[in-house]
Amino acid sequence: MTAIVLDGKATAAEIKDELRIRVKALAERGVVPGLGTVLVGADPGSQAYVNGKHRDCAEVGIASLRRELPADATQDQVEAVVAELNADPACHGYIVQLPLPEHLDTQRVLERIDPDKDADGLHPVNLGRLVLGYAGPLPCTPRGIVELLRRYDVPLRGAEVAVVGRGNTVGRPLGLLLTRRSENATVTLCHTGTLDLAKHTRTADVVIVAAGVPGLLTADMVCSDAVVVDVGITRVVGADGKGRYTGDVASEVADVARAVAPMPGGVGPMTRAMLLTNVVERAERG
Ligand SMILES: Nc1nc(=O)c2c([nH]1)NC[C@@H]1CN(c3ccc(C(=O)N[C@@H](CCC(=O)O)C(=O)O)cc3)C=[N+]21
Repeated sequence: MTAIVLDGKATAAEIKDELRIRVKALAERGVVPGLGTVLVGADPGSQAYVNGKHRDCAEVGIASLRRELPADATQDQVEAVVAELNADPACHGYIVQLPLPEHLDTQRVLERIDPDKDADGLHPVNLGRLVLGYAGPLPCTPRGIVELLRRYDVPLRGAEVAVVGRGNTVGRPLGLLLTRRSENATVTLCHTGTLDLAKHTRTADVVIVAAGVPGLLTADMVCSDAVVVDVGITRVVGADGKGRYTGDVASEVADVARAVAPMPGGVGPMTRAMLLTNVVERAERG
């Protein structure tokens, strides 16, 4: 492995140090930022993510508002919790942990979140603001990726960026973020229907893979000065029968590329740091 590691864990720790100072300044004005989480059901993965978010909050001095509902909660019950958090002045932002159980209408729940309390930055109003270039909370994973590249001085201005994946949480909003005038990258948005994926990734200065296909990006698909960001998380069962998470980037890519943001330890911690950032920014606006 010869590639430089874009260390998301260390960078997120740096961002949390900066946030701690901003939270202290808010406290002097009598403001304690509050992050809410809504968890429906007891999926162990979702529970672990939500626990992680509350741990992050505690580290930075953000208050946690935790709402948990049983797996068989009705649409009305979930929407009532959303209405409660919308009305609670102690809650500056919150997320509804996804996926929701099958019987619930996810879109209806998410559309009921107050867009100004949308810590995920994924409400239709906020995705619309992103399209139009208006201010608003930014989606955490795309923002975390741009922030990681910025802090490692990876040039984006005029650079060719291949984004692989067009999902609503990563690929599509990431394309919008990178093509803002402030970033000014040239983006090719590839996906599972792209006929010759390697043609696009091989000529890119930066390759960001968020397709959810383990090992999709192989060493022959990148050039030697490429910066590669792995955003995939797929649960796989290993030969030992144990479950683990794997990314979209094959490990040999690190022998070819100039730099790699690995999974784990890359984008995941940055996503969490951006969630905290969205909440602190909202609290600072008052
Ligand atoms: N409303 C909503 N918002 C989300 O942001 C959201 C969601 N629902 N549902 C699930 C996905 C997944 N997600 C992750 C965030 C951080 C790591 C992360 O920090 N991962 C560590 C590894 C952690 C470990 O190994 O346990 C890493 O990559 O280094 C992973 C996954 C947020 N999600």
